[in-house]
Amino acid sequence: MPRVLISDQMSPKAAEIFRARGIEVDEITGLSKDELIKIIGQYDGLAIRSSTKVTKDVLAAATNLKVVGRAGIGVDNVDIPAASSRGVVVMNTPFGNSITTAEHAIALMFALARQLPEADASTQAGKWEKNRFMGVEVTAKTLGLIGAGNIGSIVADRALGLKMKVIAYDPFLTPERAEHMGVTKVTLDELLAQADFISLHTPLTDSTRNILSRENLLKCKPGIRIVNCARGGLIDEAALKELLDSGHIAGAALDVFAEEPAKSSPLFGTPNFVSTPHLGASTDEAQVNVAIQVAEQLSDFLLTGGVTNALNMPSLSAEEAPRLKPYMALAERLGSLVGQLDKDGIKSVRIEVEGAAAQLNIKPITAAVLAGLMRVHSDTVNMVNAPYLAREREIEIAEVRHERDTDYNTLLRVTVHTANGPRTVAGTLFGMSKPRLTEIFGITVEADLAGDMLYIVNEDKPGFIGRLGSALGSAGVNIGTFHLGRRDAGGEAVLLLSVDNAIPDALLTDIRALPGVKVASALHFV
Ligand SMILES: NC(=O)c1ccc[n+]([C@@H]2O[C@H](COP(=O)([O-])OP(=O)(O)OC[C@H]3O[C@@H](n4cnc5c(N)ncnc54)[C@H](O)[C@@H]3O)[C@@H](O)[C@H]2O)c1
Ligand SMILES: O=C(O)CC[C@@H](O)C(=O)O
Repeated sequence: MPRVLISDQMSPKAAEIFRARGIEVDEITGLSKDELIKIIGQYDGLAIRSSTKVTKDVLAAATNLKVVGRAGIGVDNVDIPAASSRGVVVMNTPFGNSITTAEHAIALMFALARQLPEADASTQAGKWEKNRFMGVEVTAKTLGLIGAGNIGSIVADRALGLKMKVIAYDPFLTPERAEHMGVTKVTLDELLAQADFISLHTPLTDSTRNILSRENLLKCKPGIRIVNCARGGLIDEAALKELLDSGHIAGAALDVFAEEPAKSSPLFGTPNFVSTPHLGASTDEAQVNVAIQVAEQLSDFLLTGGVTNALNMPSLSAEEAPRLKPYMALAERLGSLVGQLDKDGIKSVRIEVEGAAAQLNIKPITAAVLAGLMRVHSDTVNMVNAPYLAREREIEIAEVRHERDTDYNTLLRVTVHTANGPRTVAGTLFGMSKPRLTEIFGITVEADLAGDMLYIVNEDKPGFIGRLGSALGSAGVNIGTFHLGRRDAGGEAVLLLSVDNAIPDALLTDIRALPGVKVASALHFV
């Protein structure tokens, strides 16, 4: 009989479901890291919320662990690469607490607009300070959403009901989806300049960390009010404190902090600052939802092998896996190539397979393209959740098998329609196992897609390669491989270089300034 440990406070429904399905379950909360390490080896499954940290060390001691289930959305307390490399599936429950968290954001917005916590404390202290607390209406004000996924779109819906104007900054949001949601898609700078209230709803990733930096906070309208129910680390807390003190920011409400539990913070006690201890998901309804979902998902997996909402596992049968693996590597790299070069407002993705590839199950190939394409926005995207995320974002997917003969034994072509038009890349497998690019944006270029690379579009004029080589050489960047393609002589040329180390930002700026350079981007493939 499989054994599951529930190591965070969870609705009793979870344990009930495990027992009803014949799974032995222990509920032990408040364990220290060492205590968890001591006992984790006994369990096949681990059900957690945000307190348990599933680190590399914990996973190393988890010799029997097959699955970790997060009763919630964010999995930043789980080392997913470490779990993947140990073959531990990580699942979350992506929707169970979305409404609850959106409602918390709206509640905090009102708390700021009407200074409710301070007014409450003053009234209960017997002060009756009727003239001290002057609020603002939210009606007709502009709410700026940073992140318009599940939770952001529910916040938008509620805010529209409150007669607010809603604008959103989210690179994944297509104009069509924005229109459907009744919000206006804007750039981050436009959002900062226009919003009266800002609410954050992105995961914490490299692209969102410190998104409300000091510089960006200063770009906000004076009198801005800010709500964060997403993750600590999205806002510069020190700058927030200074700008609240100076009055540039009229109010801020944080449910989440860079360091949690936040037992002390320079922000505590600041006028117009409101905080809650990561309560975004804390309602009876949400906790029952996520407990039921996590217990069902873990039970299914442990008893039948069924996989739902996994963040690190492709859904593949044992027979198909070895045959599809190199295709999925190629597909992911082609998706990643387009995603890294143009991620703005993806509308549709067309995946075409020719030759040997046309005989395969195309679904995992599509999932791998989407995972590569969208992983630039969130490191929790993988082949399992990428197709779902694409559907959510109303990205149209087309899969086409061509029976025609091709120049290659097998060919995969990916066309992504973004705000900037269609972008096509294609690739093949060398020796039926090694992914290789064959075409980029209409230009034939053969190249491996691996490690750190540099992509350049330039005018095809003599002397350019020498200037580029000197720029790289003087910055100490060694070229590994060099691939060149062009539309026609003297026209537009494309260069793809593999380099031995990542291209520093300053070098990229210098390369962009070289005569004839139209585009220069640093790429990275895992
Ligand atoms: N406070 C809480 O208790 C609580 C509860 C639930 C979820 N959360 C957090 O809320 C966050 C959002 O959850 P969700 O379910 O809406 O996730 P989601 O994946 O549905 O939406 C996230 C959105 O952020 C967008 N995004 C990614 N990078 C971006 C960037 N650089 N700039 C702007 N937008 C970007 C994505 O395109 C996506 O639309 C998660 O981090 C989650 O952990 C907190
Ligand atoms: O479990 C919680 O209380 C918080 C959950 C929340 O942070 C999430 O990401 O789902």
